[in-house]
Amino acid sequence: MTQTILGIIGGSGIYDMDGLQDPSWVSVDSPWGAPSDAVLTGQMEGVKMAFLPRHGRGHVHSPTTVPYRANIDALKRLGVTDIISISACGSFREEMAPGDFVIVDQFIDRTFAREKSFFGTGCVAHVSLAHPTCPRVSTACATAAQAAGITVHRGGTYLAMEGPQFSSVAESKLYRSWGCDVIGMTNMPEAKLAREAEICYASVAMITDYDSWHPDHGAVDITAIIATLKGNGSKAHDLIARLPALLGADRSPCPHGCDRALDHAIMTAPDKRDPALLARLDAITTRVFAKETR
Ligand SMILES: CSC[C@H]1O[C@H](OP(=O)(O)O)[C@H](O)[C@@H]1O
Ligand SMILES: Nc1ncnc2[nH]cnc12
Repeated sequence: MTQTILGIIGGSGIYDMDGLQDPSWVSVDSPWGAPSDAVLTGQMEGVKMAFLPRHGRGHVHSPTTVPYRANIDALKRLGVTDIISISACGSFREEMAPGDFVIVDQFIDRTFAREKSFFGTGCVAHVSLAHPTCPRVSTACATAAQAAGITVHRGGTYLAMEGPQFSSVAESKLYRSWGCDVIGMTNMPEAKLAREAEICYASVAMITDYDSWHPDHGAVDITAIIATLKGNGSKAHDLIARLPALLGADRSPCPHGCDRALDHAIMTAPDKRDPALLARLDAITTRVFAKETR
């Protein structure tokens, strides 16, 4: 049994977290560069929490320049066991309306200008991403959303686009034809890196608009998005406040294996591994390498 530490990654419009006991902004050094911001640590109902604003306070980082590897590595160094990612998104479905939340369970990654792995030359690893989100943490998010009176859709495919511009009408219609439900710019490579770091990951997408496909809603309008985000922000805080009671302070191994994702994933022979890369991977690979040497 280990101790739960809930990591909350706040997206657009969510730069702070209320309701923490003993709140403290802590700077975390990472060999992957500077994280988006310091991390707000504290406790809620006896559960340790670590909140990181994805774009930094003041919204400094664009979706392309968010330091995804440094962010996940920093949360790993703080001992985070479960990440709840909160994001704004557009909707491809009439019935998924602005103000609704979607508990995302699949992704299509169309980003192309980001580092997507901790691994590479000198230490190659291939983790499974068939089920990129953790059902246990996703269920807790859905339960918390319902209890908070939020209209929540359980399951949905998130198209991750590079941005920062929004989609054209043709792109929006194409993604709809692929069966995507929502669109955003940040959950990839975040979810991939969380899996490599053996941290359970759940994605709560807050719908702010109908993207560009909807004949009655015209183009995506950032002013309207910000207005919807203001309403969504308090709903998101209400959802987060219910998670400690649902997930608990004591944590058993993940029934879906998220916390053992690196078992059998590392391909590079021990004598061929690059010591410089291994040094950067110290937080990510502590568990799996301890097992290898036993
Ligand atoms: C404010 S609209 C576009 C912006 O909002 C989303 O950010 P996040 O996922 O961090 O909530 C979207 O991905 C874009 O970065
Ligand atoms: N329509 C949209 N496309 C991409 N990211 C978004 N974030 C919020 N709305 C979005």
